[in-house]
Amino acid sequence: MKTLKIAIQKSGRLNEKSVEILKNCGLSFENYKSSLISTVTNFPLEILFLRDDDIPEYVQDGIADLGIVGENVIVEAGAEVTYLQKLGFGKCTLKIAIPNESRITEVAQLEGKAIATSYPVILEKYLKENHVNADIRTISGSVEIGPGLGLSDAICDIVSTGGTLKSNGLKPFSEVMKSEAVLIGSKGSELLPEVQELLQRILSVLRAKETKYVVLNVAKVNLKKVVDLLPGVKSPTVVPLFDEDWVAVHSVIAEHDFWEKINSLKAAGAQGIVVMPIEKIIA
Ligand SMILES: Nc1ncnc2c1ncn2[C@@H]1O[C@H](COP(=O)(O)OP(=O)(O)OP(=O)(O)O)[C@@H](O)[C@H]1O
Ligand SMILES: O=P(O)(O)OC[C@H]1O[C@H](OP(=O)(O)OP(=O)(O)O)[C@H](O)[C@@H]1O
Ligand SMILES: [Mg+2]
Repeated sequence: MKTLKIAIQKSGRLNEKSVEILKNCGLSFENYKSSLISTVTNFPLEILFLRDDDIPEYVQDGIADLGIVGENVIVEAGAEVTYLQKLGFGKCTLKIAIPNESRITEVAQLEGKAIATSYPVILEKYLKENHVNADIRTISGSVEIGPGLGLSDAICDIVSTGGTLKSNGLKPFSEVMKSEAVLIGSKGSELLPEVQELLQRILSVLRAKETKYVVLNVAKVNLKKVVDLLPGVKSPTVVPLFDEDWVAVHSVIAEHDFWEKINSLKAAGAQGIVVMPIEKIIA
């Protein structure tokens, strides 16, 4: 078996969730401390702990077969890699923001203005698409202080809660790109059986995250109404109870409409509803 290499962020916003998803796939390894490389003891895999900016290129060049990194970093690097799976964390939006007092209302009004950013490639493409010529000032961090220091008229940076913009007297103005953490592979890596095995494990962890396991009791007279509300993986499991007029129903329900579903189940006669997290769903 080939020993794969996967590059993940050494420290920062994506580190913890990247480690978590790999551990949830059943992989045993020492987390990053002083060593920048860790060997998985129960799968042919080595984990490289890197600065996130370096990950796309490592994967493009095949030094790492796989990587977990934000889409924003991949697009900025212009790396030629294969997108294998969105991972549902590190969600943020790259936005242009302007000082609260600014009178700019349209993208065209950025013409001739100075915009500070750590994402010059993405910003340049966005401005070009909008037929705007602006002066892009590339800085590596703390971009939000640019306008306050007189460095720029606007900024282009990552926004999540909007708290950083607010505390720097800025307001969001236009959306440049949405991003989340993704699993990437070097070209052709998706054909390797080891990559397919790891991808299948990741998918089963992601599917489990989107669902909950539910057990409930219902009188037989109401069973049809309750079962019609429950998709299950195939169909719900129905188990007899000591009281012959009642049954227990086991099923999975989606996280996204969880409370609506629970309320409908109660209205249909479900009682004693117990909800449990699911670790993995194997397709
Ligand atoms: N506020 C946020 N909310 C959600 N996701 C974010 C946020 N800020 C950044 N991200 C995502 O997390 C990634 C890593 O962010 P982080 O701030 O840790 O990067 P960094 O400081 O460049 O790290 P490194 O030291 O590895 O270069 C970003 O590229 C982006 O995809
Ligand atoms: O909208 P918010 O929720 O406030 O998040 C946005 C901030 O988060 C990121 O920085 P981070 O806190 O990771 O610091 P860093 O850029 O110095 O690493 C980003 O660069 C913004 O400054
Ligand atoms: Mg970085």
